[in-house]
Order: sequence, then C-alpha cells, then structure tokens
Amino acid sequence: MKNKIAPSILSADFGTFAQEVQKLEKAGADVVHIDVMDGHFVDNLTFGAGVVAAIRPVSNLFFDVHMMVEEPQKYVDEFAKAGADSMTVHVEATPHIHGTLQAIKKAGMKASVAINPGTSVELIKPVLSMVDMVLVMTVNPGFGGQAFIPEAIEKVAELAKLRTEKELDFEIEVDGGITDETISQALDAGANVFVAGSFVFKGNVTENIEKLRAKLD
Ligand SMILES: O=C(CO)[C@H](O)[C@H](O)COP(=O)(O)O
Ligand SMILES: [Fe+2]
Repeated sequence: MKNKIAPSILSADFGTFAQEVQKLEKAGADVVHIDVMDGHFVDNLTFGAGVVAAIRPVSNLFFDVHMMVEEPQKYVDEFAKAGADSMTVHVEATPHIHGTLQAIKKAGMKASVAINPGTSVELIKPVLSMVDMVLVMTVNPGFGGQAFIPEAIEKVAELAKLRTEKELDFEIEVDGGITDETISQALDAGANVFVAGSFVFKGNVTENIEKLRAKLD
C-alpha cells in the first residue's frame, strides 16, 4: 500500500487556511487531514463543513475529514457537498457505526472508522469489511501537540494481521504525536497513512514533510 503523509490543518494558521493548504500541496503532502471537533465528543471546538467548502477550490489534494463529534451521521451529506473525499467517524461517538459508515459511502465518500487509545480493535471487527481505512489514534483526541502513546501501535499490528487473515484491503492511518522519530514505529507495525500536525507546521513545512518522507523510504 502507498505510504501517505497527511498534514493536519489543526496546527495551521486558522486565518489563512487557503494559503496553508496550497503550501501543503507544493510541499508534497499526499492528503489534507481536517480535524472537526464539536466541544462534546472532545473538549475543543474547531470548524465545520464551511471550511472544507472554502478550501476545496484551491486544492486537488485528497481531503480526509476526521470527525471528533457526537452523532456524526447528522453531518455526512453536508461534508460530502462541501467536497470532502473521505470521512472518518469514531466508533465511540455513535451506537450506529454501521449505518453511519453506510451513509458516508452512499454520499460518495470513502468511509473510515477511528478508535481512541483506550478502545480495542475488537469493537470494530464487525465493520472492517466495509471500511476504506481504519484510524488508530496515537493520542487522546482533542488537541494537537500531544505526546505519542506507544501502546496504541500494538493495535496497528493487530489490524494489519486481521487484514491479511480476512483478505481485506483497508488502509491504516495513525494520528497524534507523529514526528520523524515516532513515524518509524507506526510504519513497522503496518500503518501507511501518517497524520502530522504540529511536526509539519512548526518551522519549514517543506523541510518537515521531507524529514517524514525520508523515514518512509
Ligand atoms: O486528531 C487530532 C487531535 O485530536 C489531530 O489530527 C492530531 O492531534 C494531529 O496533531 P499532532 O500531530 O500535533 O499530534
Ligand atoms: Fe485527526
């Protein structure tokens, strides 16, 4: 599977999202990771589909929307219309994970399920055959700039093993505390999509993306 670098605009300048996304495209990012938070599922608020619609015309990059919201099914059509390519929903956020993933696919987006550091792979086994990606959180969701939780990586290996055994083809994304030091642990365990917010946006974006890319080659 292709290794992809997915900078999170959570650490970008909120006043100039369009320019920040263009900067990422020039710097060689593969995906734009868009963190949506509602102040209920996590103790932070970010933005909604309006921001996706605003940056869609300036970029051809793949938009990966990470929903850290309760009742994510309410927002599926709105984000699809705004131009999201993929929507990730947390299994902890809804009792209707299967139906929500179905709705995401029906709306024409790739569907992905996320698990928090305290959630086991067991909980998402029933939906693995229907997802395009699994997001393994390597920090507790809500804020950028937190320290990587190494124990979460065991779940990446578990998912990679299950994928082979069941002949499935979902991607595995890691999110939180990814740097040029922690990325190798995630890669070795079987992840192929690497979200990085603070590491990419602190200093020179192009150089930081190159530092991550160097660890993937
Ligand atoms: O989902 C997230 C937080 O809930 C962010 O995507 C993640 O934290 C990225 O930021 P950093 O690389 O700074 O940890
Ligand atoms: Fe995220």
